[in-house]
Amino acid sequence: MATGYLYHELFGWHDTGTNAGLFPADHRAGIQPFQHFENAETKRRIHELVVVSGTIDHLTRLEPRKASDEEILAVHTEEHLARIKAESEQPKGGDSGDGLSPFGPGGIEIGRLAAGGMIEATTAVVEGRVDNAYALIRPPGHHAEPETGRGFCMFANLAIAARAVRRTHGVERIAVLDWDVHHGNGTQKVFWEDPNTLTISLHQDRVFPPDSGFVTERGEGAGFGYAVNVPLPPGTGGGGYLSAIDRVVAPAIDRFRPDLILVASGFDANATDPLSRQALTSSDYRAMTERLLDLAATHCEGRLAMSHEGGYNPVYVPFCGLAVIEALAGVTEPLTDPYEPIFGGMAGLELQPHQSAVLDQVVPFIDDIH
Ligand SMILES: O=C(CCC1CCCC1)NO
Ligand SMILES: [Zn+2]
Repeated sequence: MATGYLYHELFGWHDTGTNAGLFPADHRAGIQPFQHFENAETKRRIHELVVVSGTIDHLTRLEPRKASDEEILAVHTEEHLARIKAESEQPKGGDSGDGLSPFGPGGIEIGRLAAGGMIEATTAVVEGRVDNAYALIRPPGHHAEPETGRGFCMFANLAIAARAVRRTHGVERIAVLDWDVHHGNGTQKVFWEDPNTLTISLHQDRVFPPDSGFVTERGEGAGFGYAVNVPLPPGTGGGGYLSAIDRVVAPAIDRFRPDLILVASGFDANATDPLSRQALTSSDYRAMTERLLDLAATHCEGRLAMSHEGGYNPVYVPFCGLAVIEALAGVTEPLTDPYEPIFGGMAGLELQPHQSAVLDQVVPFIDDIH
């Protein structure tokens, strides 16, 4: 099993400033300086754990490159790209579009490297140079919509990569699973009318964006039925997520028969995340990855590429990220997660009736996938 792995130190230099989590410090409002929730730490620490654990020796190192204007414009509007270019020229940088997504001077170059990194990882998988791949990139992408960045995202990295390999390699049917705890609104919007791109989002109900991700959001026109949303209640643990995979994701992908599977891989559904209320542990992420590997083996010769998204606890997210990468690489003696007994031992992590009720709503929609 050859697993591609893509990371670059520059991803740690994407500068989200000294916001106190989300907002600039402002003593009048009692907001003390700190650091933005989306900072370099979790990504850098995932990478360091991949290296220190020795997992890096099981991986094929891939190098990012900057996405071109043409590749970005396959998803985004000219206006969005022009605005990012202009703000990137400002002495202190700018924001990707919603006032919550700052970047430093020249920041567009790192945004290009993130999008180009996912293109490179996905292309390596499509060309068979590796069986699967993990692109540990930053800034994230799944909230970025064609006309704007949003939710810490500058460019829609995964969507840009999907369109790129469709153009360069004629990849037709692409299934996207988004297991970041927040709704994959950007990816969904890009492919809203596209029956050749199945987007499935597993997310905490109404966590962000607060106005999207409902079960009723199913696509439009020819794309109707090819957007699937599973808004899981707060507190959902491995039982709920693995049931969602088994009852919704796997049957949907079985019907769709993809040529490639992409994952928007955020770890903010972990049990300790500051920005959400789910309860996953590293073993749950490993189990989800193993299920995706089985689906990729069944439908598309194992072709599976993952694009890093959110995840904000620098202590625990590295163990979740490592578990996914170990599973992709088929590591037979994975590192023991010392926190698993604590976070995996909590009550209520099995599938709960109110979680199963959400799945009951979504399961019938799978019949509309052809
Ligand atoms: O991890 C994220 C960022 C979510 C935040 C964006 C603003 C408030 C919540 N998206 O996947
Ligand atoms: Zn997220």
